[in-house]
Amino acid sequence: MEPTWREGNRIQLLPGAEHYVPALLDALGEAEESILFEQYLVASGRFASRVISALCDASHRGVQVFVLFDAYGAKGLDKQDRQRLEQAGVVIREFNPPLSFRRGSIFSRDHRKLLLVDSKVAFTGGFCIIDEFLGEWYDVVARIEGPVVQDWLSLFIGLWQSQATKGAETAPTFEGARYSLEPWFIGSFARVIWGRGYRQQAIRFSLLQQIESAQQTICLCTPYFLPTPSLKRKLAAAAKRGVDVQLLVAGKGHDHPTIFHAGRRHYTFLMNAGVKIYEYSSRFIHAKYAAVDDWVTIGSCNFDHWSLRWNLEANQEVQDVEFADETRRLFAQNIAASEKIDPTEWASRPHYQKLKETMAGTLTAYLTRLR
Ligand SMILES: O=P(O)(O)OC[C@H](O)CO
Repeated sequence: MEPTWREGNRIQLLPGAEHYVPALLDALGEAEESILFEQYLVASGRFASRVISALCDASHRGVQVFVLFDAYGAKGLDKQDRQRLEQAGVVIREFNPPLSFRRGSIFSRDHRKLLLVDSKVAFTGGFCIIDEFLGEWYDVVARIEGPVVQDWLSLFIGLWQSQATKGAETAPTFEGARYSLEPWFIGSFARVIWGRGYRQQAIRFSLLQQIESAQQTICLCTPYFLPTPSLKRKLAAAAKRGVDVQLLVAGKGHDHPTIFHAGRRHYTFLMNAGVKIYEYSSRFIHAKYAAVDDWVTIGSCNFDHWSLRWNLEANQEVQDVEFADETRRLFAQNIAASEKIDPTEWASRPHYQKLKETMAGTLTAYLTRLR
């Protein structure tokens, strides 16, 4: 399967728990035939309980429910919750569980976040199923309808059937495209794009290509800013040729302070080239999206070394003037809740802060080179 652009999709941004959680629970509650749910980080708690109840209810009313968890990411899901799912008839598989380490690195994780309902609607973005995502952290999801949903379906089924996943032997009884690949709406041009460590770097290459050919604006939001050298160089080059380049990263409440400080090492280089940098300051931002002129990408990929080296990632790309404008409006709202890094003040930051950046940078550089 190759990433393929498809016409006639309807894509809607769902920013924050207040928009995403009701949409998620409504979709699960309205499912009639099938639910396919793929998730990296899941832990027992209030959010997981609500999702598990909705999955169990769906299964009880005859909906086929297939859940694919990353074995490491879902280790916080307790036995009772797993039993609840299994007893309700939910079929569970896990990606790269401990005893299959020989098949690949223990660092190889299924980082994708995907929900498919009745093969008609898909959701992807940064949301995971832990309580922080009920509002303490901020994230964004895309709700997708149209022929491109069939590619999400194929992506899920491909991984479900692969040897990298273990668990229940039952498989979805449908394969790939169930509905027309012709346009469903007068709507967006879109494609699903995915990555798997170094083996498949399509998400990164696509982003780099867009940055390289950008004419007017680049808005990039990522919580974990550990850019590859090529991403950093291309952002700087775009700013130098007059493109308005804005970078939004997590600031307040960062869940990985080492990554926060390591990411800050790149600010001087980027700001010298003219890149505007914002740190989200109202709470922790976990969203992963970018708008470059009329092109948008949103999904699981952090655009960082970690995603590039080890993870399975999947994003929705959209080529649409109106959707790109909507995404930029969201970006503008997000930077309104952020602190802009002032280049002059940044240059005179305290030495201990620079030391933290150097130490964190050295550690993350070591970790990102592990194989
Ligand atoms: O790997 P991500 O981007 O889904 O983020 C997960 C959380 O940061 C775990 O602390």
